[in-house]
Amino acid sequence: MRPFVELTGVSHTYATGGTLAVDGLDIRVNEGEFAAVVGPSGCGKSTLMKLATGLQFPQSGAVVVDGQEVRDPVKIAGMAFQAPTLLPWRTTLENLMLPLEIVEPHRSRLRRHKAEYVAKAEALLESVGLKGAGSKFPWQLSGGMQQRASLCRALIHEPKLLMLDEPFGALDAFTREELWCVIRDLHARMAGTLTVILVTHDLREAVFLADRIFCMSARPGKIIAEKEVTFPRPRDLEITYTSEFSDIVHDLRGRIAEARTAA
Ligand SMILES: Nc1ncnc2c1ncn2[C@@H]1O[C@H](COP(=O)(O)OP(=O)(O)OP(=O)(O)O)[C@@H](O)[C@H]1O
Repeated sequence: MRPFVELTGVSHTYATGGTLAVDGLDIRVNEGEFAAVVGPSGCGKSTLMKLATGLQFPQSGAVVVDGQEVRDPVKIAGMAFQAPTLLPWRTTLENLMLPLEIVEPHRSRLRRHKAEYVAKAEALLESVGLKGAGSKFPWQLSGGMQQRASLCRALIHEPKLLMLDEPFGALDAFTREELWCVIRDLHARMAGTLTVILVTHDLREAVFLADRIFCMSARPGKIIAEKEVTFPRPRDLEITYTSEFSDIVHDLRGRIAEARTAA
C-alpha cells in the first residue's frame, strides 16, 4: 500500500499566542486506510488535521498528501467536525451542494449538470438513512440527522481523503454507535479509494472503526504509539463487548494516562 498522508518531522507554532502545538510529528497513513488519532486534550490533534489539509503550514518538516507536498488547502479532502455547521437558511440538499459550488471540476459543471448532482446528493442522503430529508432545513432535523447530513456534505465531491474531527462527540451513545456503522459502511463501499483520518477522544470509537490508531503525547504533540487493529471487516457492534476489544481500549487508555502525567 502506498502512503497517502505523510507528515515527517513536523513542528508547528501558532503565530497567535506562540503556542508550540506539535513538535517532531511523524505520521504515515496508507491509501484506503482508516486511521484514528487519540491523545490527551490539547495535545495537537486538530492541529494535525489542519496541517494535513493545508489550513496551517508547519515551520519545519514535510506534509505530503497523495504524493504532493501540501502548499494550499487540500482539495481532495472532505471534512466533518463536532458541530455539523450546516447553514440554517439552506435546505439540507442545498447544504450538501455547497462544496460543489466551490471545488472544481464540479463548480464549472454544476449549472449544466444540476439534475445529476441532485440525484447524487439524494442517493448519499438515502445511504445514511436520510431519504427524503433533503427539502428540510437543518433546524428541522435532530442532532444525529444533522451530523449524518454533514457527513454527506463532506463526501459529495468524492474526496479521496475524509477528515473527521470529533464528529460524534456531541451525540448520545446510541446515536453515536449508529453513526459508527454509517461511517463503517461508507468506508467499505469506497473500498480502498477513501482514506479516513478520525480524531476522537472516544477510544471505543477508535478501536471499532480504525485499521491503525496513533496515540499522541501531551502538547507539544508527537506520536508516542501506533497500534494496528486487526479485527476482520465488516465489524459488528458485538465486537465491542469482546475481551480482545477491551484489551486494546485499556492499553490505549493506559498510554494516554501516562502521556498526561508525563506532561
Ligand atoms: N488557531 C489557533 N491559534 C492559536 N493557538 C491555537 C490555535 N489552534 C490551536 N491552538 C493551540 O494549540 C494547541 C493544540 O490545540 P489543538 O486544537 O490542536 O489540540 P487538540 O488535541 O485537538 O485539543 P482537544 O483534544 O481539546 O480538542 C492548544 O494549546 C491550542 O490552544
